[in-house]
Amino acid sequence: MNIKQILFRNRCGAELSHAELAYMLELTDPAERDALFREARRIRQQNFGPEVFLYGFVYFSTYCRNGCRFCGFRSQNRQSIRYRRSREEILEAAVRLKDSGVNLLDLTMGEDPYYLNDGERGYERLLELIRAVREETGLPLMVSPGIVPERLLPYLREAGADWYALYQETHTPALYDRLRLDQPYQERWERKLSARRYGLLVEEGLLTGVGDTTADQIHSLRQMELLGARQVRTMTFVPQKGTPLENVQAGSCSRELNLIAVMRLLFPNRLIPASLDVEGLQGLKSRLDAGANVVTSLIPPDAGLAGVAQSEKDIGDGARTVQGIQPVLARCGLRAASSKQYAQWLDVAHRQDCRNERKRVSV
Ligand SMILES: C[S@@+](CC[C@H](N)C(=O)[O-])C[C@H]1O[C@@H](n2cnc3c(N)ncnc32)[C@H](O)[C@@H]1O
Ligand SMILES: C[C@H](CCN)[C@@H](N)C(=O)O
Ligand code: SF4
Repeated sequence: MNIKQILFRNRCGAELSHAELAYMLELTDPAERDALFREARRIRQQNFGPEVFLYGFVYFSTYCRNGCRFCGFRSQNRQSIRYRRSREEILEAAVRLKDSGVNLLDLTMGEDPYYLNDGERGYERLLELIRAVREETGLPLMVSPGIVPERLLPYLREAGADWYALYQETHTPALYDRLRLDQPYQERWERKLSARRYGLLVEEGLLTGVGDTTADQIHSLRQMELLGARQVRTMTFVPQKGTPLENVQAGSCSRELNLIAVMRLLFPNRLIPASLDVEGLQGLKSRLDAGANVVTSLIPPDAGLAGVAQSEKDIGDGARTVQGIQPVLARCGLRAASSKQYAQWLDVAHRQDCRNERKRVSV
């Protein structure tokens, strides 16, 4: 087996075997990896041209009721940057991001009871915030609120959300249970299937470098296919102070890059992020060169907003901004998509998902 043969078979439309996927994920030889990344870029070009989409990131509350072992914002951590931004602060950051040229805003929170407390006002605080951001900016929205009750999903859509992001991290239940403590695997998985039924596009994600094997990753890629996620991502685990995994040796990001490229081969027309939240600006080129077509985790400086895996890196000096990434895009031969281009992509995706759902229901 060699990379040329595998890429050739993939181009001919053959279904790649477990052994072939494993071969690509485990590649370390620079020339072979180069061939893989080149093919991933070719496929990206064929499907998206030179345009990449830009996502602004608004982590508006870092309070969380959960205790994920990998996450710096787990409830037990007293060393994390803990805040809940006001409505005005959130809207101001959203408008700044819009003015800077992002195509979408990702409204993210820890599972903050302030927003997820199903009291008298139900989930009105969360819904009102989504409506306000939508109204103020007119931008497409992704929401990443963690697990919400199924009956809230149609209201998220109605309030203006296009996307529901909820990452399984791994599709190996035993490993999942060690990472996302006290959060039933099946519930998380089914919430994404339901979200699709209510007209939300779904983003699925893998965390790598947390004890996941090649076989786990291949299983995940197959599950991602089943889910019909329109955006698929992977991020390398970054050890966080004050957490049970704080002393785990930070791994290299080379497996993440191989995964991005293999995702591009398997999912030619899905969106695949290059996150600034793992290695900051310095890691952007390698992720785009591996076939990613969305830049995520763009954060306005001085807005008092954190990243997740890299809560501070490159934020204060404006490197994680549309302006800050321009030189990298240029070096990669890429350019930022216009809002019109993103809206068109979104419109097609919504229609296709809607048709697929109808088919699913009728069989
Ligand atoms: C912080 S959560 C925000 C949304 C919501 N609280 C949830 O968990 O779904 C978003 C994602 O960040 C990623 N993440 C969290 N901690 C990380 C770390 N230490 N290294 C890399 N990625 C991390 C995980 O993939 C997680 O699903
Ligand atoms: C992990 C975050 C996304 C949550 N939907 C964000 N820091 C990112 O990298 O895009
Ligand atoms: S990953 Fe999300 S749910 Fe888990 S502790 Fe972090 S913020 Fe909370």
